[in-house]
Amino acid sequence: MTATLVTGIAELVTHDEAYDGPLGIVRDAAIVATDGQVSWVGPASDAPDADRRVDVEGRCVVPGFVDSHSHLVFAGDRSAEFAARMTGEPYDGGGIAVSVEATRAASDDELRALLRTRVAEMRAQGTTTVEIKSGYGLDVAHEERALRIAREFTDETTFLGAHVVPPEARGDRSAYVDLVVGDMLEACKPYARWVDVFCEPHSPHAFTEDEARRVLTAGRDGGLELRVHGNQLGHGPGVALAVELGAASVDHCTYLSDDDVEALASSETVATLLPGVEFSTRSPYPSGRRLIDAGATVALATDCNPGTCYSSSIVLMIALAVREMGMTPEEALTAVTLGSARSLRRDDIGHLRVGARADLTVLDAPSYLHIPYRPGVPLARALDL
Ligand SMILES: N=CN[C@@H](CCC(=O)O)C(=O)O
Ligand SMILES: [Zn+2]
Repeated sequence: MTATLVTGIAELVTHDEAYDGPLGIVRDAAIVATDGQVSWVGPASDAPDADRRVDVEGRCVVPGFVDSHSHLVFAGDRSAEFAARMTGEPYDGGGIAVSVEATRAASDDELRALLRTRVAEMRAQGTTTVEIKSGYGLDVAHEERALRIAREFTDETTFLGAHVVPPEARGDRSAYVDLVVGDMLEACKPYARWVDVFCEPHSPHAFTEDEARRVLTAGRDGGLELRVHGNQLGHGPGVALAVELGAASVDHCTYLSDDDVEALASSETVATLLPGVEFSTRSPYPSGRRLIDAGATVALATDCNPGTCYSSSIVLMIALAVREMGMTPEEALTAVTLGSARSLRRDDIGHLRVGARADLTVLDAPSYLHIPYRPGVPLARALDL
């Protein structure tokens, strides 16, 4: 057993109700990590002895960020599509085919190297858990490969064969859905924890409510847990379907009716907001305030992907949620820690109570308030213990 004592913490965010305010803050704090788990938390003056010491010299420490929505397994470049959107082109999911072509053409080692770089980029910005989806393979072999490689980096892998109908299958959508719920699911499920679907009647490339229901129920029957891309491009059935089927999370939630908000508030389904997508597609931001006031659980994630948001920065998402979505700094920080952990049905991450995984993120600042206060400044990094 090796115990590491972290000292010099000006402000420690624990999410432990025994401590101060909505974030459970301990000031002038210390924390002990023993074999990867938090074994002691409290004021530095009471800290026990340990084998090793790390002094963070007056910085703030928060739970490692949980990025519960990303599409990191891709090759190719769509920066021109982004530039076109900034001058008025709408997003409809059609560009996904460009990433599919480049991803299929990449070797395993190329994809692995790209993924390694992206996961490291996240960690260097404070993210200690990441969910990674497939969805740029869209045939049996390439979806299976994407998940197999993603599994080398995280247990939170999501089968997204139902991202869009690939170009070669456009003549026969129902044959493609048959493939997704048949051979593709069979090949992918050994490497996936979750199944997801882009349920979006406003995109000709994505899936209808009935198609999405088929994909989700087949995934569930195959032992996977459910997540949904819903209500991104307009009002639609995604949120209601996610709640009806007991999905852990419905992500985007850009356009919500009162019924959607009420359904989320009276369910266990987390509303995962992805403000980087609104930023990078010039779309209206949904109101986090409305969801929180109604009683829904809100998570925030990057959705890091080559189309709608090529940012790996959770701190940017916090700043956008505070500036554009009516959330307080406390709510936004909670949404990238406890909220996103809940969307992954995990209780060992997203907080720093005794027994949690010792995932610590340190800020080059005395307080968590500096995250939205200093946008664009690289304040956060995961602490290597
Ligand atoms: N909207 C669906 N899928 C991704 C975007 C994928 C892409 O455009 O490459 C998203 O979550 O925004
Ligand atoms: Zn997504």
